[in-house]
Amino acid sequence: MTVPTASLPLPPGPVGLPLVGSALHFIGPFGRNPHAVLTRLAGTYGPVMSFRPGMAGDFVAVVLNVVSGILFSEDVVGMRVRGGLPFEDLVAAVHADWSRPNVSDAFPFLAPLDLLGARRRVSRAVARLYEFLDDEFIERWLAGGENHSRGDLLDVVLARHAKAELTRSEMTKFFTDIFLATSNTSRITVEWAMALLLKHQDKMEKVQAELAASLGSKDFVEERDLDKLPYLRAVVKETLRLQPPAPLLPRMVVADGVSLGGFSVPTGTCILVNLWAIGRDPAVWPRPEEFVPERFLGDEAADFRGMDFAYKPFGAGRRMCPGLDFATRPVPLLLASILHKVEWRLPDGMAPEDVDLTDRYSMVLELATPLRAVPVASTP
Ligand code: HEM
Repeated sequence: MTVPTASLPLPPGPVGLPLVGSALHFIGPFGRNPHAVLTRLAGTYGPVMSFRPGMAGDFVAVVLNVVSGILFSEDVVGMRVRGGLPFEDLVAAVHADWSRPNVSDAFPFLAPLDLLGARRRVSRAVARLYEFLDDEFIERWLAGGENHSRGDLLDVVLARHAKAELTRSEMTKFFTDIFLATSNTSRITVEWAMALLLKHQDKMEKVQAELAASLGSKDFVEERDLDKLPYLRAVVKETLRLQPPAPLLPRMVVADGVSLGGFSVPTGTCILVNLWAIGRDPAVWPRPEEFVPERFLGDEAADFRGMDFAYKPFGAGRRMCPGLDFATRPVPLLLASILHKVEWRLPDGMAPEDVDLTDRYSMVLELATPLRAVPVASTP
């Protein structure tokens, strides 16, 4: 909203110290969970608050194959990039370097110096990924001169290239972005869903009963089966409410005269929208801390699309996740595939209540304790 803001106060917030600003709130045990620190501070300062950061403003492989199946109708896992590294290790290396804490997180003015070399390492790894996709898929199909028609995304992109609507470099960048944006978000959503289901065995039984009733003796789940699995899709939605992979959405204020909740927000401010807190707001969600997929059943239930601002795990507005349609198919498909005809047990001696649902802020919101579960083929 743009209105005259000269008379409005700035939002309240914790007092910032010179140089470090409010960074002290984000170090120590809370530093690993900025979404939770922000939620706690909002309890003191209200829903619109300010703080000064420093001086300036083993599902991965499956996910990668599901994605490469949609993109290229081929599996990428096990393929080697230049230098002999397996493809999946290269993607993991990019994510690991990206999410490693960096001194410039607390002191952004040091970012251009790249003191820990993280930016250089990430750039090199992304360049290798780009090179691999270009050689392995784009070059192969362009040089082969064959007609690629397998009903995948590569078909669509090559057709647009043939009409000079996309350059070769744009095609490769597009596929590089998709691998980087998909692998972690989709993988962690499935991991959280499994952790929540293993902790809430009654919900696990409901999902498996739905799979058995809808798919019967069919061995593999297909995308078209998803329409018959409303409870499973509700499990994914409830998982994204409780544990949105990207819990904090940044927005820069680039014009004067912006106000929010009755406070003036100066140009240059970075606004963080806390999706994690919104998804657990007791004013909107009954029993907000509980895992209740049933709340997403029925016509009136919240959805990713539309104007329901209480439920936005894919963000909103112009910067909203462009992969929404892409993500909302593979994630339930992957979850259904690992649950159908497979019974999952906790390791020996572990009870459902022992499943640790503590989260840890990284590039995506990770489980603080990695999930361990044992698959057992269920008896027909
Ligand atoms: C469960 C899966 C996913 C979730 C929860 C998710 C969530 C998000 C969120 C919250 C944002 C920031 C939106 C905003 O600032 O308003 C985002 C951005 C983005 N997502 Fe996703 N995403 C998922 C999967 C994907 C997939 C599969 C793709 C690609 C096919 C993708 C591509 C992107 C891209 C390119 C951006 C940056 C958009 C921009 O900055 O303009 N995402 N995603």
